[in-house]
Amino acid sequence: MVFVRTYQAYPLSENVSSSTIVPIVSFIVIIIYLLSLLWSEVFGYKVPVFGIKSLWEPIVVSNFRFFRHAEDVLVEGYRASKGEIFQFRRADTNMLVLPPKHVDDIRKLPNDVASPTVAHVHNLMGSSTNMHIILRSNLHFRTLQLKLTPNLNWLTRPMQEEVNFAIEKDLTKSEDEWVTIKPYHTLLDFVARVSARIFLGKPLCRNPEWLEISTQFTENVFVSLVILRLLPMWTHGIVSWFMPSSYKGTAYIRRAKKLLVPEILRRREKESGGIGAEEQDKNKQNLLSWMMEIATPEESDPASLAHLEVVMSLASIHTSQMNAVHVLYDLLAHPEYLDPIREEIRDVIKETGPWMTWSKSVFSKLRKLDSFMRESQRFNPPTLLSMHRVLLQKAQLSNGTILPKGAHISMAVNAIQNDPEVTSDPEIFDGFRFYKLRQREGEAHLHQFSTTESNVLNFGHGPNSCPGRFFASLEIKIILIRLLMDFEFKFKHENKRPENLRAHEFIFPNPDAEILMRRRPASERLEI
Ligand code: HEM
Repeated sequence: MVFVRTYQAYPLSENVSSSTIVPIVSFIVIIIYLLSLLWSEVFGYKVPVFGIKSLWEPIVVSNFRFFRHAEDVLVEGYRASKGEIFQFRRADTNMLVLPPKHVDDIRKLPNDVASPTVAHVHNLMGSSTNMHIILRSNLHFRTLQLKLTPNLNWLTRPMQEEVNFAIEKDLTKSEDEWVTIKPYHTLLDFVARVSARIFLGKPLCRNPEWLEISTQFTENVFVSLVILRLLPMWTHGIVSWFMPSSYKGTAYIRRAKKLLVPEILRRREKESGGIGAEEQDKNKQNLLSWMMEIATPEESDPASLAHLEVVMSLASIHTSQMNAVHVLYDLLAHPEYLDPIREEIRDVIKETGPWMTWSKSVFSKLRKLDSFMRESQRFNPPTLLSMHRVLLQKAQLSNGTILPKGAHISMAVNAIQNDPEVTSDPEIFDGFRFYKLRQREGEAHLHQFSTTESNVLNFGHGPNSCPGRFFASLEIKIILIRLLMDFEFKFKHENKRPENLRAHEFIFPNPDAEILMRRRPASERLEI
């Protein structure tokens, strides 16, 4: 509106017609653009650029190439650079990709020198997607490390109960008739329910509004970031205004606050009223109560705690759900693994007792399932890049290389883990690859789904690696074991694994893919 009025109030002079303005403006834009390319050529990183056809190619073109063909760009860069740093162009940054020899250098850098959080916020287009809250405090990270992971041993039971509930509610009871499901959606519902039980406790975990917020916020953030990443940074503020995903995301945060703030105040009041003993009952403990317990006074604002709960859902639900969907698809694509995995589950029941009595340590006996999950993740990583850091100060690597302040660095996880020097015959899907490695002398505790290694970076590596990975491993196993023991599955179309979808560095299972399922006979099912 303002532009229209200004235009009308100051009409163009008669000498400068609109037909002369257009070429002048175009000329200025081209000159500015060429100067910016020249600037980045002279002052930019002196390492090879991949994913471009020429140095003068508009960034919008190379950015779009990365959006479509990220894997090709990264694999080409990784192979051609032979252990040295390379870069590629995204609309938001020229990203430096470091070789695995620098993993130790990066993991040792303190967060005030190389920040993972600033990098995550940047990657998730934080200021347009409500993710910037994690810059204010690391309460979410501490709560997972100090509270959730140490309590996993007894959290198995509530997680199993929630899976039982979801199965009874949502899945077929027929042993004869095959019914169609979309695993992406079914497993999203399961993971959201199990996570909600641990994040909020009962009865709030079954609140349909929370289940919607905790899944749909993430979907909207991803839609926003996939679109925004295609556009120059300076347009993001304006474009966000017109993107339904952007204001839907903000609305979900508002709804979460409306739902959770009264709950937080109610819990506080109970505590101050001396009913703390009830809260001491560990069955009443959950992520929200733990966050409230360890938050500093500055971190205790109820609205911020509610916002962090949503952020935690973003970090946890789709990551675990996509992993579970990939494992299910890979099991159907390689059905020869199903019997040994089911047999392993039955053996553990014989050895340690019924399913509903399993504590976390019992799950570590499922080495074949664990190995299969890790191999499935190797073939279907959630992202091709990991160990993102933004340099808040310049830093020196062990070979003397200086990384300048402001650089955004990362590692090409998938290119690394599929390098034949890291994984033998990487193109072969060997579901028991890691099971076999663990049988080697001294390696029994290595190569697990949740173990990070200097060349297996799907959860990062070092002090900033994913603090939720032990929970994720347990959650995925609890859901899959019930599904595999109680149901049969088969692909619906051409007995073929549905193709994954790709956008930028992200890989997703196809949300619309369908499979068929029916219940196994009672004698084969788990005893509940
Ligand atoms: C298969 C599932 C998952 C995958 C593949 C995954 C992967 C990752 C990766 C790659 C990072 C970044 C590590 C780095 O910076 O070096 C990360 C960070 C993180 N993850 Fe996970 N994750 C998963 C599940 C979870 C779950 C279940 C939770 C919560 C219960 C969680 C919470 C977090 C948090 C809070 C961070 C740190 C964010 C920050 O720096 O503020 N993740 N995860």
